[in-house]
Amino acid sequence: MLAFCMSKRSNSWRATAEACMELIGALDVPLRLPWLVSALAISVTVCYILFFSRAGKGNGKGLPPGPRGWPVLGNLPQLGGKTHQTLHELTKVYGPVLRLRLGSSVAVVAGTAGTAEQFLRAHDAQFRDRPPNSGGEHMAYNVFGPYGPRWRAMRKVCAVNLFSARALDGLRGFREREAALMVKSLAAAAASAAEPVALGKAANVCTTNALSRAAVGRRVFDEMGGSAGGELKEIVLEVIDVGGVLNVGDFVPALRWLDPQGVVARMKKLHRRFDDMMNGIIGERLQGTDAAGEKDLLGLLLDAMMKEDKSLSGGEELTHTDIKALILNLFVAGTDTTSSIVEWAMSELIRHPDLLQQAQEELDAVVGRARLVSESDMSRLPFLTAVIKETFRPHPSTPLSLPRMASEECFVAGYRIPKGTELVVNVWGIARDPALWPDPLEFRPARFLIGGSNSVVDLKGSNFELIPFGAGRRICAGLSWGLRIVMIAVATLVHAFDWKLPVGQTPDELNMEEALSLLLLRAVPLMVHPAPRLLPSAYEIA
Ligand code: HEM
Repeated sequence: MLAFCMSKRSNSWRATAEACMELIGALDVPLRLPWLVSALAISVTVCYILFFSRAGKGNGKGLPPGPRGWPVLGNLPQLGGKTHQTLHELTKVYGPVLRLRLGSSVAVVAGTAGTAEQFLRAHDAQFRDRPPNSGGEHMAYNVFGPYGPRWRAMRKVCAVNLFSARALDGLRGFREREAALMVKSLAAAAASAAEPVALGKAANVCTTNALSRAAVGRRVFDEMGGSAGGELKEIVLEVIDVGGVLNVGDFVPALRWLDPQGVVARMKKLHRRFDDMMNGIIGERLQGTDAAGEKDLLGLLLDAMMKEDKSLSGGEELTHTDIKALILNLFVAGTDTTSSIVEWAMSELIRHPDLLQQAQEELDAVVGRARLVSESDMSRLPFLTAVIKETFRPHPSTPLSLPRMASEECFVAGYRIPKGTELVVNVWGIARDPALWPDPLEFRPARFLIGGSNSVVDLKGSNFELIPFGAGRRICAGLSWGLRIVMIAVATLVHAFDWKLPVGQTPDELNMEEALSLLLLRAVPLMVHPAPRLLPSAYEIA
């Protein structure tokens, strides 16, 4: 998911390499003439030599060191499906700033908290752009790519209307309602079925619906994950899916015109469908025939646009296209990122029954057993807050953050970083540095409690040892929404149910492998049996 609007592509380089290899294989050139074989061999050798003179340890040009790569593809084939893990290992070999060639692009990887801070704080102004990519261009209206007035207007619109403390409080009902509906469907499943439920799916229904109601006043799914939003659901799911596909043409420009995977065609088609659908929704809203409430983002922005009120958008004029662009980008960036964290948090708690019990005891003491937890309880749940922080540490939704690009040449950590170089920050690797995190592989929420080893660390981009939302001027625009929806979803699940694994599985053997994916998803979905633990009246949800 996520991806194109903000170019998540760097996270799945292996897919690019594999696609290139397949393409090369598919060409099936009949090499019958010996001279042709010789010519090919000589060309490859020359390319290889030329390439080696530009990469590797001793580049002699003040550039960071890095592993040697292949002609044309560069280091793409070496990165593996779990790129963050490979880069973590490479950082141990080449040091905290590492240089890679990815097809025709050059990237540097910041592998430690210190270097991340240098790039994202000291040199934030030079790394305020994101590299161009086909998703942004053909599908996501290119608003969260280049730094400039349009980007500023979009950030301002989000910050004021959706993510300010006041707006978040105003939209609290949507989040709590979706959490309650998740409880309702899980309680129904617990009463009726011997089958375990897929908890990540339930969490995704909750986070997607909450965002969708806040953005366009409609739900995407019904409680059981079926379609409530008809075309909206179809399009949102397709948008998320296409966002996860890596386009070879982004790395190997010579292949761009071929569109070998058909991704660009899919993006263009989907863009038209989304655009048409949004035009329909906007039309209904303007004619007053839409049943949705006034308080959603769409209503606010249309109102501002009609009144030519530029205060919501930092003085920039708002257009229909801006509104559609913003909504599409929010869906892409704010759904799977949040539900994946909920699934990892619940996996860790189920794997550590003592921690689950501690969190439940805290919730019982603050909330009791007669009602569901609400957002107003959160400030009195320090242990649960620590569980959430500790989940973001080993399981950040975007393990390599989102790429940035140097807008001018600069010098970082003593290395020359040429203009146009892409920046990748290994958030996942940094949060496992034993110098910063005692026993980094242990899931230990207490490290964030008063007196714990990392008690002062928060998630908001000022402590570079933990930056799951990035840092600097391009820090995640939806951070505050993301934290609130994750907190209410996890608190509700922990409070409302006891959790059992399917017969034959034990907590200490729970599979915690990561999938080969753009986002840090579980390789195996978490399947569990919920057992209600509150008074029956707490589950009476209309
Ligand atoms: C757990 C949840 C989330 C995580 C871990 C996450 C992570 C990130 C990261 C790492 C970045 C790049 C930051 C950088 O370059 O320094 C980002 C950007 C962004 N995120 Fe999130 N995100 C989450 C949820 C959300 C939500 C809920 C929304 C909106 C509803 C959202 C909207 C965005 C947008 C629009 C950007 C692009 C910002 C820009 O380029 O200026 N994110 N996110």
